[in-house]
Parts: sequence; C-alpha cells; structure tokens
Amino acid sequence: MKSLLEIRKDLHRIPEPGFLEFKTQRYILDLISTFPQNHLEIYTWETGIYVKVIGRNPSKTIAYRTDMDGLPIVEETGYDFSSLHEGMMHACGHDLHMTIAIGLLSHFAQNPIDDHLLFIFQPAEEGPGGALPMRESDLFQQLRPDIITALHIAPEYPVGTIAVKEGLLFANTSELFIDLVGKGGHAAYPHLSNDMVVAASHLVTQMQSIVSRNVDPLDSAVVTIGKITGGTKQNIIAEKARLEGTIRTLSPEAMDKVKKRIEALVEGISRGYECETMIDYGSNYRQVDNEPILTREFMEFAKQQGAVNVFECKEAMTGEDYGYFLEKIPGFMFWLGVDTPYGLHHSKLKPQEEAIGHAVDLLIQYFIFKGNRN
Ligand SMILES: CC(=O)N[C@@H](CCC[C@H](N)C(=O)O)C(=O)O
Repeated sequence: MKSLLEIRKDLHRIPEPGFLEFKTQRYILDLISTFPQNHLEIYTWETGIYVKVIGRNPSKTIAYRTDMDGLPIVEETGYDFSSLHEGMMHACGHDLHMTIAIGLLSHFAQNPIDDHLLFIFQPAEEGPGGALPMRESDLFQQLRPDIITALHIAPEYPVGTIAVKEGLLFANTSELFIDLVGKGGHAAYPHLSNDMVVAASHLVTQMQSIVSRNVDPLDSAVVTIGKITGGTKQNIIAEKARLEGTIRTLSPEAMDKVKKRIEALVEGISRGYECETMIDYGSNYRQVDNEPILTREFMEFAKQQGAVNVFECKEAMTGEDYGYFLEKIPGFMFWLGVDTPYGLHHSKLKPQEEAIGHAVDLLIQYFIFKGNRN
C-alpha cells in the first residue's frame, strides 16, 4: 500500500461536491481491494462506503465515521498536490479524516479485534447532508454500530492535540436562502423600478440585529450571509437578488426563535419594498452531542496513551451532520490539532500532516481497548 501521506495527497487532488464523490469513492474502493479481504465486508451507499471488519468473537460493533466531500473554493495553498478540480478544494480536512480511516482500516483488516469494526465513509457533510439519509437507510439498520466515533481537524491547536467535551460540541445549523423579486428597469429611472439590490442590502443589515437584540446575551447564535447575488449589469436596476447564508445556535429552541425573527424581517422588507420574497432553509443539521461516559473515558484513555495534549474545549458554532448519528448511537467526536494559521474553509488551509499518524496510533489503541475482551 502507498504511505498514508501519499494517500492524503491523492485524496487532496480530487475534491468533489456532496453526493458527487465518485472519484473519491472509486479511489477508496480500489485501495481497500488491495487489503486482505478475508475479514472484510464492503458495501456502497450512494457515493459513500461502509466497510465492516468482522470481529474474532464479537459482542458489539464500534464505528469510525469520516466525511468525504470538498468545498467550492479556489485553492491557494501552493501545494504541489493542489486540487485538480478547478474551483474545488479539501478546505475542511476531509482528506485527512478519510486518510485516518484508511490507516485504521488497513491495520484492522490485517489484525481484527474481538468486536466488529465499521468504517463509514459518508458523503455530503458540507451539504446537503449525507448522515441523515445514510442513518435512515436499510443498510445502516443492518450494520448498525453500538458505539460511534469521529474526529475533525482543528487548525488552531498544536499537532496531535485532542480537544473534546462531554455534551454539546458543535452547533445546530440551518442553511438560509432568501430570494427577492421586484421590478427591474433603467438605472436612470429608479422611481419606475423596484430595486432588489437596495432591498437585499437593507435586509442583510437588519439581520445583524437578530443576534445582538433578539438572542439572550448568555446564549449564542450566528447569522452569516456568505453570498449575495443580484442584478445583471451596472446600469440596470436589479429585478432579483438572492442571499445565501447559514444560521447557528446552541439549541433547537434558539434556532426556531432566530428563524421567526428572520421571517419577520423578510416580511417587513416584502411590504416595505413591495417585492416578493421566498425563504428556503435548505438542509438543517442536528447539534453534535457527545455521550458523556464514553467521552470522559476516551479523554482519560488519550491521556494515559501519552497523547500530545488532551484538554476539554468549549463548544463551537461549526456544524456537523455527524450529530444525526450521535442522536441514535452513543459516541463522540473530538478535535484533532493540525496547527496551521489559516482556518477551516480557507483557501490556504495547510494542516500539518503528522497529525494523521497521531490520530491513527491513538485510535488503533482505543479500538483495541474498547473491542478486545482480555
Ligand atoms: C465542520 C464544518 O465546517 N461544517 C460545516 C457544515 C455545513 C452545514 C451547512 N451546509 C450550513 O452551511 O449550514 C459548517 O459550515 O460548519
């Protein structure tokens, strides 16, 4: 087999959008086909993959889940293994998450433990969300693990750091798409038109008051508009505008409240600007809630194993559809430090690749600890 660093480079070159991870799926399946097959069961689901490593004397199944998709970002890392897919980049670490899964799988295909292990390669984490339909599939019911684990790279921590907490780790998320339709016209005759660039601009500004004025200061929420489109030319008044964003909260109740406020503001813009408005909440992710006992046990285990730096972190406003697996299966997610100055979703994100080895070594020991009976 190629080295894990080579595998990570190969995966980094081929980032694909959610549910279109065809090359990634093919690459991983080809790689797995070179592993000893006698303990493996391999299944595909959409562009995802399940690999079960049959245990020697199983009483339960322990899962590791990785996401697979890339992001629509023009890469600026300067890597000699930069993305070959124009306008797409692995800028959220999924190339590392997958490589770690392959490292673990390669080890356990040769050295099965007592319990079954299940490796879940899940598509579309960045959107529209592969975890929920995967979890609801018949195949998942058939393979259903008893414990589930996952990690996410953390640019801000030293390489190999394990940062985790019991309970809430990642926020509830909802995508947000708002379309505004007014009346286009000549730039010189604004009184005969109904300008959606102005309406959209006011709406973006008004929405800034939701977090500052409607959310309890002791709670937290985020309303980010990441993309605005509207109009066709500089001297034509825009008939249409579209805002695209995301909402983050620490509870489902706060999410409902923020959505109600957005709806009220959009309604106000609609009346005030005499335009049509449409709101679409796209895909919504459940918060990542770590099961306390397993999380604490993993933290203690990581410390005993001499992991570089193990500490309890705060919750983050990032989202993860892995929360849907944790809703039904006890388990946890943890942050893995990769020490790089640029954050997640940045075109210059360059995670330190030594983190891969730290994670593989620790998780091999953890799965042996959880899945062997003597
Ligand atoms: C870890 C991470 O960055 N996850 C994404 C999840 C995206 C959720 C959805 N598409 C949305 O934008 O609401 C994140 O942006 O936190």
